Amino acid sequence: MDIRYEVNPVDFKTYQTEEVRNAFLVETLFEDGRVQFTYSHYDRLVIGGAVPTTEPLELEWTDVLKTNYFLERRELAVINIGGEGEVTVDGEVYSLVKRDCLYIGMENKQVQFRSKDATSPARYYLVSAGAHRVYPTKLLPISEAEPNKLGSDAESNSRTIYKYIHQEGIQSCQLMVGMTLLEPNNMWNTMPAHLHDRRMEAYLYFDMEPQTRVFHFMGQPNETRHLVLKNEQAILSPPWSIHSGVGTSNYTFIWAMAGENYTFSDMDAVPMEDLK
Ligand SMILES: O=C(O)C(=O)C[C@H](O)C(=O)CO
Ligand SMILES: [Zn+2]
Repeated sequence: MDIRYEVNPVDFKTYQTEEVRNAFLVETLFEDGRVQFTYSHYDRLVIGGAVPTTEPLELEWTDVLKTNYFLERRELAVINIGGEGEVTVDGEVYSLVKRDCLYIGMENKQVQFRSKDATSPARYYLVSAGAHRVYPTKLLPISEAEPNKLGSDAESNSRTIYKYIHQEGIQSCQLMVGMTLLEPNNMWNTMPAHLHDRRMEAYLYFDMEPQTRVFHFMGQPNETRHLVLKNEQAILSPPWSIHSGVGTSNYTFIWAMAGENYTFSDMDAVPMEDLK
């Protein structure tokens, strides 16, 4: 059971590398034939991974959540970052290719994950937050998602953002989820950096070669620290922290937020002069 408690920014200033990694880095989410989760006490966000091979996998974690079923008081985003697969939600079957996103609303009792081909299994990234009402379960195939181009080659941050779950997209209680793809030869994400003290955020970095690394920066703007991440590792970003990264090559990441408001554009830009 991987539970991560909150850290306050004053204590964070004294953290050594291992303490930073233990508190904020999620090293293993995707293993063949398993569903696994990390529970963050920041806004009670749960992130997880499911990699079904020959057998389907079930969404279950009642021993930790102490509810009758996972989605009794929660909502869930499922993004496939692997081979083609199917997700069954209370008998309804949804097909997901790589980068498709499925939102599953509160009160769905049975969720099953399958791969079409066990030799190239689906890899489902799971993000769940507390919910207070039912929103409809909805699939957004990547082919129908709207790309937003950001950044420039001169700043090494040419990238495309797809928003899946947000105010003008799939509706949810708290979850806001999207994906950002860096163009080849572009390595920086979310620089200039920002804060949103109203919401925490989780980043899953993927589509990286085995030797590629991302240096992820976190902390209050005047007290930053870095973590070094490999492919398919995630970071939990507290509301008081910047969340920005630079890779040794380009990469893709899924960002997911939960918290006070539901406004993607609610970001406080951090002036470059303030970064230390
Ligand atoms: O590339 C980016 O910049 C991002 O994707 C930023 C995230 O969307 C984010 O931090 C939203 O708050
Ligand atoms: Zn952010």
